[in-house]
This record gives sequence, structure tokens and C-alpha cells, in this order.
Amino acid sequence: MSTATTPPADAAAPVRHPDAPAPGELLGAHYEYCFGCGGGQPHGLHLEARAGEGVSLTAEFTVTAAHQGAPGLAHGGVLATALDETLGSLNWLLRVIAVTGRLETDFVRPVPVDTVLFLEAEVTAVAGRKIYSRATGRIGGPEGPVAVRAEALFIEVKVDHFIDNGRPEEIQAAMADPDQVRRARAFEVNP
Ligand SMILES: CCCCCCCCCCCCCCCC(=O)SCCNC(=O)CCNC(=O)[C@H](O)C(C)(C)COP(=O)(O)OP(=O)(O)OC[C@H]1O[C@@H](n2cnc3c(N)ncnc32)[C@H](O)[C@@H]1OP(=O)(O)O
Repeated sequence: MSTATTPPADAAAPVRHPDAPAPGELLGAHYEYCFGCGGGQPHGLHLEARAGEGVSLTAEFTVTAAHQGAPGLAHGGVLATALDETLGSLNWLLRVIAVTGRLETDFVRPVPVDTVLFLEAEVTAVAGRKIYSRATGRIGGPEGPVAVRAEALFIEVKVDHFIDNGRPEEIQAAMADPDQVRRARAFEVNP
């Protein structure tokens, strides 16, 4: 992939935060109306991520008729969303808020409607605010054929990134979210 997603020689190995969810634990949604993971989006991906060892995780999402591009096949942008969401979830294991700076995607084979896409992702290196990660999506389960692959560069940001750029009504609603875990993911990571 490109040099932008290749860690520099002086990058450090990622460090799992001591309070990161235990391996096997579901991460849950970081925001109710997130198109990738939120329960409040009827046609969203409803992607479920589960912590792995180190700074890795697995995730699953089921391709529905609402996710089509070609007849009966997942839209490539939806598959990129699944990769983006999966890679973004890794940052919770570091306890860092970060946004996607660059996402490079290989589409290896088509993904039919009703497929469960099984994703594995890991952070490979950290250099200052830059977080390097990669992910693979397989058809049906961990032993299924590879359908998509991605390498990404996430950039650590302060919560101000969202407060300064988001719409006030959604910001207020997120701040008032009664779900403590989601609030923690939004606000307690880098005060
Ligand atoms: C109140 C409610 C709170 C809610 C709390 C929610 C919690 C958590 C939600 C997360 C959401 C998850 C969802 C999935 C993940 C998304 O999809 S996130 C949404 C998609 N991404 C975006 O919208 C990001 C848009 N881009 C930006 O805002 C800015 O470009 C960035 C990424 C913050 C960087 O801007 P910056 O902070 O000014 O940093 P900058 O100095 O330009 O770059 C820093 C370094 O990164 C490098 N870099 C930056 N961009 C790139 C690039 N595209 N390619 C290569 N290198 C780059 C720079 O070259 C620089 O390198 P060094 O010079 O340090 O070596």
C-alpha cells in the first residue's frame, strides 16, 4: 500500500490500555446514531466489535438488502464503511480518540446480500498522533475467503474536534446520552 499508511522506522509498538475491554468482550456502540455501529440507524451496519488480544479486535456485520450496490451485492462504499468502523474501534483499546485520515482498501471478491462479513483488525504502530492499522474482511467467518482488506492511518484528536465541527443538537444529545459506556468513549479518553 502507500507510504502514507506505512509506519516510519521510528514508530512505536502499540500499547493496550490497562482498562481496555478484556479479550472476547463486546465493545458496544460509541454513538447511538453512528452509521457503522449505532442501534439508532435502521439501515446502518450494526457492526459488532469484540476485543482481541493486544491491540486487535474482531467484528461482524451482516450485509442486508439496504446495503446493495449491484443487484444482490454489497456496495463497495458500505464495505469500506465496515472497514473504517472496525479500524476506528481499535482506538478504544488504546483509549485514544482518533479519526480516519487515510483509508486504503482492496476489494478482492464480491460480497452477496445475507453474508456475514467477519473482520479482523489490529494496530501495527503508533508515531506521535498517528496510528497505523490494518484489517481483513472474510466471507462467512474466520476461515472464509478474503473479500476486503484495508490499511489505514488514524490521527489522534481532542474532543474539541467534534464539539467545534459537529452540529450543536447532536453534540448536546451525545453529551446527555444515558449510556455510560458511550459517554465514556466520547469524553473520558483524552480530557
Ligand atoms: C461531543 C461528541 C464527541 C463524540 C466522540 C466520538 C468518539 C470517536 C468517534 C470516532 C468516529 C468513528 C467513525 C469511524 C472513523 C471515521 O470515519 S472518522 C470520520 C472521517 N474522518 C474525518 O472526518 C477526518 C477529517 N480530517 C480532519 O479532521 C483532519 O485532516 C485531521 C485528520 C484531524 C488531521 O488534521 P490536523 O489535526 O490538523 O493534523 P495535521 O497536522 O494535518 O496531521 C497530523 C499528521 O498526520 C498526517 N496526516 C494527516 N492526514 C493525512 C492523510 N490523509 N494522509 C497522510 N497523512 C496524513 C500529517 O501529514 C501529519 O504528519 P506529521 O507531520 O505529524 O508527520
